[in-house]
Amino acid sequence: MSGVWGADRVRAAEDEVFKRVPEGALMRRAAFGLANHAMTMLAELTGGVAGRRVTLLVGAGNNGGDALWAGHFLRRRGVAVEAVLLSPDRAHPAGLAALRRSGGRIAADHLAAVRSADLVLDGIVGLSARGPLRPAAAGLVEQVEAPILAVDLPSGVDPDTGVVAGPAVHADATVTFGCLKPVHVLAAGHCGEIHLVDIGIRAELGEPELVVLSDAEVGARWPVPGPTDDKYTQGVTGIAAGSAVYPGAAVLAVGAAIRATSGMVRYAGEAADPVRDRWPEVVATGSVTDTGRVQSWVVGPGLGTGKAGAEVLRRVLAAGVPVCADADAITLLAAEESRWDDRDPDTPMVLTPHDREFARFAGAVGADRVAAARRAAARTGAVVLLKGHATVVAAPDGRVLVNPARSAWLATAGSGDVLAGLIGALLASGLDPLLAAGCAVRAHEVAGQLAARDAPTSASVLVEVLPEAIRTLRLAAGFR
Ligand SMILES: NC(=O)C1=CN([C@@H]2O[C@H](COP(=O)(O)OP(=O)(O)OC[C@H]3O[C@@H](n4cnc5c(N)ncnc54)[C@H](O)[C@@H]3O)[C@@H](O)[C@H]2O)[C@@H](O)CC1
Ligand SMILES: Nc1ncnc2c1ncn2[C@@H]1O[C@H](COP(=O)(O)OP(=O)(O)O)[C@@H](O)[C@H]1O
Ligand SMILES: [K+]
Repeated sequence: MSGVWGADRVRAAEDEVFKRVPEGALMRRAAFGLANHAMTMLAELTGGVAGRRVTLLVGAGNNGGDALWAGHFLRRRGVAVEAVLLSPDRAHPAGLAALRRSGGRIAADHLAAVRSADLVLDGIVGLSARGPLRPAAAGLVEQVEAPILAVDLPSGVDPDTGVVAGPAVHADATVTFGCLKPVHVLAAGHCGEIHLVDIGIRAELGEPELVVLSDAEVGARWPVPGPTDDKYTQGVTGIAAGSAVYPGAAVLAVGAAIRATSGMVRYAGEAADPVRDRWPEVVATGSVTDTGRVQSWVVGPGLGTGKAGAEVLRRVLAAGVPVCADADAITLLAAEESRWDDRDPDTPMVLTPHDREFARFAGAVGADRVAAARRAAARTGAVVLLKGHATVVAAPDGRVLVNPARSAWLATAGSGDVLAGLIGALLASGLDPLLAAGCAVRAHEVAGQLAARDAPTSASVLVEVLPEAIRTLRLAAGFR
């Protein structure tokens, strides 16, 4: 598990640590780690470091201070270092003095310094950044051809929301200090490879604000049968999805549930024939009332938003088992407030909206996706899984998981139906709903990578590779 802490919490922890460490110690620790990563990058890029040139982009605050101190450590190891001071009057005084002492130069010609660099350190802004890069910095960043190593975070990206509202640094790597911040998981694409340097603030940080589940943690939790299990004891998943018009959604969601766990899947709906044809192991019936007992329901994919769909939703909500409500089920809930009343408030529910579906029941997502998901979860009493490149999963009690996507291959039609089936299967197995949603998202993502292997893929292929994805996760957890 990786914890993630927002800017306010990091600052508060640093303030605590300042009380017991000498002035400037934290910054030197941070900068030393930063310089080490810069050395590694230089060596990898150019085959050696002697005579190589590093240019520092230095802003007005401590982020610039880190860059200046790192420049000092790099100078001591024989690297040529030039600093571009974007606010010369406000450059960190101690960092500037250290750089000068070790023979670093202050660039007179900013453009030439940027163009001649083998590596550029982005120390423009860090945790106190607000808004995109300002024009002078943006103009210089545009001219960079060398790889960029971001100090703490890529400048121009909002530290707490990951929002990129204008020009911003696109880093090849980021060295961050003390802990991961939301930007690293919500805008991972701007950060490149992320390295964490320990500066000794972990104890002061407290409980993380966001959590990223690792492959190993997901693999360790994935339900598999034990010696005393049979098909019923592992949990039976019910799928109420699909219609005469959209049978495919049912086929995909059922397939995902079948492949996710070993127990049993029941299907209820108008697509019983195509579902049975594709998945002979499913017990398929025409309606929710004819279906035998299940330990969870998935409702919504391809269901339709008319009267028939609304009736299916009503019956599923009244069934008293955990529910994953996706797609048309969300639209139906959003359309009539009274439909929420059919739900037993003590029964876990996972809602899986994309942004447009989210807007229908909880208002526009806005810039702060974590806050939006948290708000919706608290209001509905359900786990809210907000889909996207970074998927945010919020529980009503305030816990939040984030899954930063490693690729965008999942942006394909029907991929959400597969995710819903996965969540349903994990809910049926008895996993806590937040974890069921979080583990499903991770498996979905791994399946996306396996399915695509660098070429476009489709939802059907996702279903095919699910066992391989789960095997990958279990291998990461040490199961052979
Ligand atoms: N306090 C410490 O001793 C430590 C601080 N650390 C570093 O300090 C950073 C935070 O430093 P600060 O709080 O001084 O602030 P920053 O360096 O993030 O920002 C400094 C100033 O930049 C200006 N600014 C904000 N947004 C801007 C924009 N979009 N374009 C241009 N200028 C903008 C503001 O005037 C702001 O006060 C961290 O990210 C980390 O790199 C680390 O060295 C760890 C220890
Ligand atoms: N750009 C992207 N990068 C990574 N994942 C994405 C991206 N766009 C969508 N996804 C993922 O793909 C899935 C799409 O689900 P959804 O929008 O419900 O599609 P559908 O309705 O076609 O099944 C979600 O899991 C979402 O997180
Ligand atoms: K930065």
